[in-house]
Amino acid sequence: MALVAARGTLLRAGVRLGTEAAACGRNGTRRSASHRVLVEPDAAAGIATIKFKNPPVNSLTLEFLTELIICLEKLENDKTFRGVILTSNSPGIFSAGLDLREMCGKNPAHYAEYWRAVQELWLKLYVSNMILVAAINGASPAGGCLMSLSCDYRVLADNPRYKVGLNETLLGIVAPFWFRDTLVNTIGHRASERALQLGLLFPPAEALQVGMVDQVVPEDQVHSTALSVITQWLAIPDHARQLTKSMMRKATTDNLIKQREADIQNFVSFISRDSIQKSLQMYIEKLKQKKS
Ligand SMILES: CC/C=C\C/C=C\C/C=C\C=C\CC(=O)SCCNC(=O)CCNC(=O)[C@H](O)C(C)(C)COP(=O)(O)OP(=O)(O)OC[C@H]1O[C@@H](n2cnc3c(N)ncnc32)[C@H](O)[C@@H]1OP(=O)(O)O
Repeated sequence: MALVAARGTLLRAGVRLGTEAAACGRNGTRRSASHRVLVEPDAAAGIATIKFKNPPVNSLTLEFLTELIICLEKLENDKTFRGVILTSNSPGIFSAGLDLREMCGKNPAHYAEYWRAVQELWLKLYVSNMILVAAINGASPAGGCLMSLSCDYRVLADNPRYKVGLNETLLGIVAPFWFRDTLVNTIGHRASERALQLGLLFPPAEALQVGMVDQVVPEDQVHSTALSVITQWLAIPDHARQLTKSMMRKATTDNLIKQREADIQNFVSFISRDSIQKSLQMYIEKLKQKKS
């Protein structure tokens, strides 16, 4: 059902599925038919590396989200792959989070379609049967941070510019309950309360201290560390690990699933408010001015 909806979006976006689907092939060679999601499969190891390639900042546009969802679904259904590393093809930026332009100046139907895709990506990541490790090789605010929080393990490159956190309040918006739940499940209630209200973006040492990431390593060791973590996790029998993961996380995803339509309606009415649109426009303007 979700895959069908995602494919509908891709087709509307003019993407040819025949070639896109090949992006998640099993061969040891790199396949990159997808525009925005590169997949480097290592079938012998049972691991695939997904690299985000949506310049300039890997923001989660509807097309990028859709390609990621389809890619994850294909890997999930291919029993060759038991582990996935998520990383950026452009070191310096892991992901700038939700694409601000998808949430600005569009119509309610667009906002609803967009939010459904955001929900879908989170659901795919959070209760994936695969072992997911985020190799965070760049800045990762808001939705970018949510993607890494949805993995099983996070390795962050030791660079003071690579901040991670849910900074929604700084944009005048509110992280939805399932962003909050994902954070609370990772760093606990009190730390989340402070981080969410203040929209904190943590540099590596602080991110490690508060538990937003599991390891901070030199930049050139992020991928190799992620690989060695995934290798350790692969030693655990899949069925036991998967059931345990489900036991820990399913209540959180069920909570969204049972109120998914209401959550979409909340988002659409919240984001359509004039005051919120103004805040987002001002934030986009501030990003532009930062450059000049
Ligand atoms: C009651 C509640 C009910 C329901 C819930 C309601 C609402 C919840 C709604 C939404 C939740 C949203 C979560 C999000 O993810 S919001 C997005 C937050 N993201 C950010 O704040 C990141 C902003 N970007 C940056 O901080 C920086 O760009 C950077 C650190 C990622 C990279 O810095 P650089 O200096 O390398 O690059 P820039 O020059 O700043 O940017 C280049 C280029 O990219 C544009 N851009 C940056 N971020 C975004 C983005 N997120 N979306 C779209 N575009 C982005 C930036 O404007 C520049 O564009 P131009 O070249 O000027 O055109």
